[in-house]
Amino acid sequence: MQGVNVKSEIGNLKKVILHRPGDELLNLTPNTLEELLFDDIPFLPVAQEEHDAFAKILRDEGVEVVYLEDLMAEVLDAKPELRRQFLDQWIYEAGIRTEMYHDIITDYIESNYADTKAMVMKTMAGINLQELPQKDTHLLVDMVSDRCKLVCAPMPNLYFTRDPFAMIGNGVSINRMYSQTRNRETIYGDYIFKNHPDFVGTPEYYSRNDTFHIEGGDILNINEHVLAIGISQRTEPDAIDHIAHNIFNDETSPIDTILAFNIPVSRAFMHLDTVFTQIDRDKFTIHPGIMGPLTVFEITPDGKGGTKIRERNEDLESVLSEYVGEKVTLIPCGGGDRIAAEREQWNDGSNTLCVRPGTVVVYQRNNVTNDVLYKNGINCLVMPSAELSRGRGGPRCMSMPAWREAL
Ligand SMILES: NC(=O)NCCC[C@H](N)C(=O)O
Repeated sequence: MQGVNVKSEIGNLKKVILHRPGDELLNLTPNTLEELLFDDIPFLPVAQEEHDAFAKILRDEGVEVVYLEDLMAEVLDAKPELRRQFLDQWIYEAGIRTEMYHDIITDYIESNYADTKAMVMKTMAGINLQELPQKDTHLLVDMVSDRCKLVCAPMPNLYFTRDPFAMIGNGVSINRMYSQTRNRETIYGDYIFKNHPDFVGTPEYYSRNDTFHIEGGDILNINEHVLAIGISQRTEPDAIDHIAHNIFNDETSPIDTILAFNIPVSRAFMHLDTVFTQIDRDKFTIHPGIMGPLTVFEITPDGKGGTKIRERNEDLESVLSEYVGEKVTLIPCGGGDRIAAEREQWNDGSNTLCVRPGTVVVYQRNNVTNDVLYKNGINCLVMPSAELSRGRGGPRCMSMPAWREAL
């Protein structure tokens, strides 16, 4: 499969990009949790077991699972001239601005991580000062600094592959992220989409150097013609204006409508996919907190290279029914019980990954919501979730579909 093809949220899933959590999770500490967007520290061996179970569920359903770290290593192995360029960029974006530290870190990586995949994994994990050889620099900073501190921060959110880049039809958005900690994640996607033979040539609708922030969790492919994007904590309206312009001006794209959903700014609602995901042709699972009137802006081309915007103030069900083309049912997370809804929403009860219409991957811990899904005829593929859920993302957040069959 060359390129990408994602024109719905529910078409038969054929290929997905994941990242198996690695040593970056070992570099989470209580003092850095908030900055690194975690609420607790997952136990790595169990998080990896859970993630392997997720990958197995997908493979058993006939999905090709590819890993971000393998794609990146394949790029660098095929084009060794990019290795140094990548390392320089990674070091610079980690905030290292002095030649001396740049050279120390480069030497350390080059002498200890000859294997490309190990090197890629190390860039994800981060570097502690005490790993580096202590030079006789006679610099005051080296005399007084705490030897146990991260000189290159880890990227613990990488296992949420949904966010740093997002497929839109046959194109991709390489995102500018909301937080400093997640911005370096997009380096990998940028190299892969510019260089990997399976992805090169994919139209790029947004670039990591664009000004405003937008994240993949806010981008939902409703159908071939309609895209939904959340205006959220993570995605600014200006980014949506910009991406709309680029999509409408790509004559190969059939998308003619973008729906911008204005959702409340909060951590529990950080992305559109934390408040609703599509699970069948006519069914969505949603957080009851956003039921009721919601402001939705319908953006369409104006025929002169610009866009026109129409404001809708209807409930979510009416808006989705209109664009999905049939009457939709919204299944509330927690089955209508407010406490269960809030608890399970916090652990991504409405963040499911649809493998084909009516079949979704869900977290085991959201048993109240999962029972409601079963009662509505949904086939739930249940994955273990005690540790992975500590990062505040569910099966949709942990996966980036690259290919879905047409409905
Ligand atoms: N699409 C998503 O909702 N992704 C989950 C991202 C969780 C991560 N800890 C974050 O705060 O960015």
